[in-house]
Amino acid sequence: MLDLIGLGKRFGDKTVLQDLSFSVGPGQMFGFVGTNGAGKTTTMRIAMGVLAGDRGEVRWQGRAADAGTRRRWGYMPEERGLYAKMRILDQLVYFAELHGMSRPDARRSAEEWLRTLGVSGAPGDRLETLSLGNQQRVQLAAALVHEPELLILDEPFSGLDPVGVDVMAQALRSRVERGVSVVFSSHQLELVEQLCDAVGIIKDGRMHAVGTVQELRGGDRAVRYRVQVDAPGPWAHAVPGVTVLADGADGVLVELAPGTGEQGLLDAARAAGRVRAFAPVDPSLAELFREVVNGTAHAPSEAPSGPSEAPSWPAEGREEARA
Ligand SMILES: Nc1ncnc2c1ncn2[C@@H]1O[C@H](COP(=O)(O)OP(=O)(O)OP(=O)(O)O)[C@@H](O)[C@H]1O
Repeated sequence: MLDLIGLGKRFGDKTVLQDLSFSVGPGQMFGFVGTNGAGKTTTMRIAMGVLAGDRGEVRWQGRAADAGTRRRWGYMPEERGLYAKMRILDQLVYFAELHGMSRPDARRSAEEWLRTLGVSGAPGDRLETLSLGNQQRVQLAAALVHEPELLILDEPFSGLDPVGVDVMAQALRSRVERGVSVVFSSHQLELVEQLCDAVGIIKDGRMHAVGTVQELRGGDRAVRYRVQVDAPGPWAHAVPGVTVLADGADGVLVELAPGTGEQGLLDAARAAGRVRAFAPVDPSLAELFREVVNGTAHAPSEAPSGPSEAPSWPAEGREEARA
């Protein structure tokens, strides 16, 4: 289990991280999302010991992380950082040996990851001769080659084509199935929603929400339905407690006021014509993200009991939600 506890960081007189905490359990994939400049890279650098935090702790399996601990972790830094002129296989073997692997094991593992990640180019090619997407795959191989217990990946999906995204996602899933903890940052929220067991949304250096996407959807938010009826006209507008948010070819998207049951909506739809579709619509992670970033998030009704058990909404977030 990785625990980041109360991290704080200032650059000059600018505070970039404030009391930031989250945990990633074994076999858990944690998506770290936030606006540009929110503090994701800074957090990951502090976790990896590349940058010193001003406050807080980085713990692994209940103990303060040190250089020995971090040798068992894999890291894909934002600035990447492989050697452009070095041959692909040589540098993977080199990184694996740095992490304590024997040369034969390092070579076997490096060759296997190059194959698994579908790196196009011969193992003897220099990195700089590969396309950017292929260099990125090699970068992931460098993070994976020593079979780490924890992966910290800064925007691993950026710049990959859809096939590359699938390959990378599958590689991460296979690690998680083996009990590896994975934390990665991304602006591709659909992907984060698909892949991650838990998500943390950071804004201005503070963690504003942590939990599963389902948990983040909780709270007293209004329920939405999409309804498609074979009937012209604004039938839904007259239904009490119902607000029409959108009306298009795929039906109407409506929001029910708190306490309004869906039965009245269904009755009105049936009275209007043949009902083709009638289904609740959950907000996507992208919508939840916008709510957090715009300060309109709905706080869950129950108090959080901990970052890995329930979504955590700091007091400030709750104030914003009430405002
Ligand atoms: N070495 C540094 N010196 C001064 N300020 C810095 C330094 N590194 C980061 N910052 C500032 O810290 C803040 C957080 O940056 P960080 O790179 O952690 O954000 P991020 O969430 O990773 O952003 P992005 O999504 O754009 O990659 C930003 O305001 C950035 O300008």
